[in-house]
Amino acid sequence: MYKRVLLKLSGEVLSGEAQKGFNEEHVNYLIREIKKVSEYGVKLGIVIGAGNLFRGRDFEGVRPTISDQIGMLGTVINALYLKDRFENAGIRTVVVSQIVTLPSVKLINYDDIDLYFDAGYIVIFAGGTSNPFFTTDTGAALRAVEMKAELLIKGTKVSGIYDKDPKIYNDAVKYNVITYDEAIEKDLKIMDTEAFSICKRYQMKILVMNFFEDNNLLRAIRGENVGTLVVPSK
Ligand SMILES: Nc1ncnc2c1ncn2[C@@H]1O[C@H](COP(=O)(O)OP(=O)(O)OP(=O)(O)O)[C@@H](O)[C@H]1O
Ligand SMILES: O=c1ccn([C@@H]2O[C@H](COP(=O)(O)O)[C@@H](O)[C@H]2O)c(=O)[nH]1
Repeated sequence: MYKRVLLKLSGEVLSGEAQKGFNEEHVNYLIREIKKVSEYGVKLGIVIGAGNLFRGRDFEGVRPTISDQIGMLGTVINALYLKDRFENAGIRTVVVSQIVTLPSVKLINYDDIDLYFDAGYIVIFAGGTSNPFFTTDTGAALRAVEMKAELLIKGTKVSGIYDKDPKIYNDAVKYNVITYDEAIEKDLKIMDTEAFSICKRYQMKILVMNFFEDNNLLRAIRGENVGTLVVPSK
């Protein structure tokens, strides 16, 4: 069983696929899945995207430097929303970020991360990388390395990494295991090249799996065979 995990969730986990906002059924499902793993004492960091609110590329005619900042703020909105929902469900949660000063958001301080984990908190890292021109996948890779995670799980709407986008191609074939080099060379767009590169440099294992399948998160953390694992070599 993995004891220290960074979970990256697409914003659409909160809204449902191709939807916007917060969907009660999806949020309750997310809470149930997180509760299952928090009960095992897993030290869990979460990076949440903002596809349910704003993606930088959604704003036509707005400079990327500005629209990306709007996108990053969306991740803070999601993080605060989750903090409240988690805490109502009895899951102790702290939100950390470098992009905003707000009463319920703490500044990221590496020395404090272990204190939060030891006190039984889930840590939500909000604000992506803190820089425009990136995505929360890259933010997740950085935070996974920073929190010394054993595994970065990307919880998404597809069952793993395929040889091409399975939402577009019916004949896409899924990998069980793939190396960072293969993922980068084949330009498999499930994650940014930047995210794969950071994970490669620090040998951070990645697991891509369908978050919408019951118990998948728990199974992934138990080391069971779900999704696609990205490793240094096969
Ligand atoms: N080779 C591939 N294997 C699997 N999925 C792929 C591949 N290429 C592209 N995809 C697509 O990557 C997408 C991954 O979505 P992801 O969970 O990262 O959502 P996002 O849009 O980045 O997040 P957010 O909703 O927070 O903005 C899926 O929609 C999937 O169809
Ligand atoms: O490091 C980052 C992370 C995110 N952004 C902007 O936020 C949105 C939402 O993130 P998703 O990963 O797409 O869910 C993204 O589209 C960017 O516009 C950023 O600028 N820098």
